[in-house]
Amino acid sequence: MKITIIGTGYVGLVSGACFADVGNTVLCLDVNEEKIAMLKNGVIPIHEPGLDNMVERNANAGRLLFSTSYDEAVAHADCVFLAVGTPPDEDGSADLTHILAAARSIGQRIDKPVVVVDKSTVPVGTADKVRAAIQGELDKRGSTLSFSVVSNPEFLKEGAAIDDFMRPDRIVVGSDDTVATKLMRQLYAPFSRNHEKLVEMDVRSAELTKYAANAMLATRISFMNELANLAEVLGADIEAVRHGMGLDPRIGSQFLYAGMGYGGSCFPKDVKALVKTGGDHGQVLHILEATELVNDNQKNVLFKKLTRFYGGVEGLKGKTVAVWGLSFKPNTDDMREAPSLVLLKELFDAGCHVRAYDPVASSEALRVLAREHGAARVESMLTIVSSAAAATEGADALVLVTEWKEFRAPDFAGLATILRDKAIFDGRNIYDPAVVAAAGLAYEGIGRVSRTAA
Ligand SMILES: NC(=O)c1ccc[n+]([C@@H]2O[C@H](COP(=O)([O-])OP(=O)(O)OC[C@H]3O[C@@H](n4cnc5c(N)ncnc54)[C@H](O)[C@@H]3O)[C@@H](O)[C@H]2O)c1
Ligand SMILES: O=c1ccn([C@@H]2O[C@H](COP(=O)(O)OP(=O)(O)O[C@H]3O[C@H](CO)[C@@H](O)[C@H](O)[C@H]3O)[C@@H](O)[C@H]2O)c(=O)[nH]1
Repeated sequence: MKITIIGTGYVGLVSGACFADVGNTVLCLDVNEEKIAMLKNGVIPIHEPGLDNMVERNANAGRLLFSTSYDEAVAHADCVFLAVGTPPDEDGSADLTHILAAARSIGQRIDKPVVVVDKSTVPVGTADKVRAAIQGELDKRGSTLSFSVVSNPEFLKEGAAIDDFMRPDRIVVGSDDTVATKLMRQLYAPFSRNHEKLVEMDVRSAELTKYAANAMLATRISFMNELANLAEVLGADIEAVRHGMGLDPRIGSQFLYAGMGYGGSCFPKDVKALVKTGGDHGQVLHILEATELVNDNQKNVLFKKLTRFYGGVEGLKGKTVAVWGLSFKPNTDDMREAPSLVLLKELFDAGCHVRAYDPVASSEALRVLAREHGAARVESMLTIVSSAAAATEGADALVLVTEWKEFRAPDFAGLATILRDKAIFDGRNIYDPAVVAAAGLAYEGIGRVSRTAA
């Protein structure tokens, strides 16, 4: 089948590569000329494990094409996916500027019946707006062409995006057009071979399903973070509690990890957008408001622990803090809403110098931080280094922010000789407090009993 994907970001590029990998001919379009030029030269603009090989393989086979031309993109296919960004607007609602611009660009060009598939995360009712935007352009041209708009939200996770796309838990298709639904079944058949995973529903339910899933996962995380803070004052260990809870199959063990709060390009914006949708329809979503509040507070939790350890903010002044991990989660270079950004601002404001290392996100982090704080301030407060060991050189304390695999088993005894104040702050609970303390280091985790150096 011939497919066009509009928006070549984390979702668009992964979807395009995966659809091409099962034999379709996919054209990926983006308005960002630099991105498309990179892709045409075989350079992948994002870090996503396995994506470079898959893109190269399919581009070489002529099944994966890149373009900035809407003329070319719309002419290419009878099935056009929308995978552009839907960032939060100032009031928390999803900004539909890119979606509607893309819809108009399609409407201005189609000259045959087409199925437009919305893969971006959009509020309930957006498919109607997309339909109206396309129809408006057809009307201007006096065209009576028919077209369909289908909702097909995407559930992939960054860092595991290819696996998630190739082996989805479910494929949600919201459609009121049987021909379009049939086309979607055909397109997704290779990803749903042995078990029926495609769930058909109406368009509005499909749009809401995406927000419901993200809101539930975000709520689990905030629930655990709040419980972690309680466990800490009660002298309990949230890691033991998590294990004990998660073995109940009604609860399940996933997405119960306490930490520094959820980040990324989805949970924060999608929870906000759903709260806004509720408000717009006279329904206060109390649970989600609390989810967001708890998450905002949780992003400060490590700074509070550092402040306590040093006897107040004044005690932090002039300290050098090593930071391991900057991206919002491992295996990605994405810095959107990363908890590290909140911590780094607090450390800068307290007069600390930060030595940070991230396996892939350093340059993206520098770009974002320079935009937020100014390049000069960032240069004076932050040193980005190229290894975990280099980050701890000359540092007083170590903070683990992102649980990259390479941080899992450090030489604690060695760290005890390097870190001047002999302290580790573990924002993801990946270390055993007893092991850290036995090596002569103080340990602070999330929702765990603090340890002083043994
Ligand atoms: N990132 C994820 O893990 C993930 C997972 C599931 C769903 N989603 C949703 O998918 C959507 C895309 O997310 P993303 O992370 O891939 O975004 P992204 O910011 O990485 O990519 C979006 C791309 O769209 C392009 N674009 C913007 N306007 C355009 C236009 N008019 N025409 C063509 N291209 C245009 C941008 O240049 C950019 O390259 C969002 O709605 C997001 O909520 C994201
Ligand atoms: O137990 C957990 C699990 C995750 N997180 C944090 O939650 C955030 C989001 O993690 P994750 O869900 O793995 O990453 P995303 O790539 O943002 O994926 C989410 O958002 C996507 C965009 O909508 C959806 O498609 C995915 O299904 C959904 O998992 C990260 O900051 C994690 O550190 C925790 O704190 N504790």
